[in-house]
Amino acid sequence: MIMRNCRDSGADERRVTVKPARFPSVPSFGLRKGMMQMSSCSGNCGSCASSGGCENQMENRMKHVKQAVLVLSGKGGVGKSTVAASLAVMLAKQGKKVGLLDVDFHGPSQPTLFGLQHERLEEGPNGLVPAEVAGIRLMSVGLVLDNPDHAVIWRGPAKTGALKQLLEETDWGELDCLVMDFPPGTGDESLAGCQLLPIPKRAIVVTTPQEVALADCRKCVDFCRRLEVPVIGIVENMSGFVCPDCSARHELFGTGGGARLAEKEGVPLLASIPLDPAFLKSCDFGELPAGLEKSSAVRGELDKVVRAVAAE
Ligand SMILES: Nc1ncnc2c1ncn2[C@@H]1O[C@H](COP(=O)(O)OP(=O)(O)OP(=O)(O)O)[C@@H](O)[C@H]1O
Repeated sequence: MIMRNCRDSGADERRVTVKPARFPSVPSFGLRKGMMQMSSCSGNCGSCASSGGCENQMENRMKHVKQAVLVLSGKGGVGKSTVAASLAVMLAKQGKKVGLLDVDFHGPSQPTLFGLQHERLEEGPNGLVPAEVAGIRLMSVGLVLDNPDHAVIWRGPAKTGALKQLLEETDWGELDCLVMDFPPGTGDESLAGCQLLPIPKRAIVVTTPQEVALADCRKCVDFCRRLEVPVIGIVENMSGFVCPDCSARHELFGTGGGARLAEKEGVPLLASIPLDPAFLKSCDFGELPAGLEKSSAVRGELDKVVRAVAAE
């Protein structure tokens, strides 16, 4: 087997294209930790000269966040971002203070779901100011990159560093719940999320009914178990499609997969969300909150997820 020299890969994290002014310490991932321990921390990161390099910064930010809900999946394209965004919006509708952090660095979808893909976030006196949309506070790497169309070419340590920065440097304020939308699989981002967060965290695993998705989601549940992150339950998405013309139900991706996975893993099946083309269209147009309003079938199932999350 020929080992490639990683310098030849062309994928060097020094090519990170985030704006330095907005995302100041991206190129120095992990270097500052431990070097600038504050002896007289006021807890006000915004006015602190060491902002971005302080041992206490994660704790200071996160002490105002009651809990995190990690939305995971073993497979891409199963609707994880859609479920995470919907969950955040619906929790906010119930009066909760909700943050939504898009941890999918290579394919951040959250700005698109809310029609914010052309927005750029500013830095305020107390850190990066998240976008306020549909009652939630949204942060995504897609909102701080110089050019959202450029590929993000980061290795694991860069991703861990970026996640740490987004958690530490975003002015989340007080939150009842931080919903985190992870990329598919159990790689660097999911691992870093589980290990970095100093607050109670639980996970939701999103799957579609077919075996190829279930097999990967099984690994996701195993991942949570090993990292001692309680799994609230499984969400089966794209679970059947009701034809808008003839009202016949079609099981496009098979049936009962989510229930089988839940039973096998001993966790609840929280919801079976149907595939709704009108909802998809709303999401594509950046109108997820309006799409949720219109699709009672999708909303009804997501409501079960909201109840499960709200139940401590
Ligand atoms: N219940 C649903 N009904 C209709 N369309 C849906 C539904 N759930 C998700 N979609 C659509 O499916 C596509 C994929 O969804 P989404 O981006 O949320 O998946 P994902 O798991 O986050 O993907 P990835 O992790 O690969 O980025 C999107 O176009 C989304 O609008």
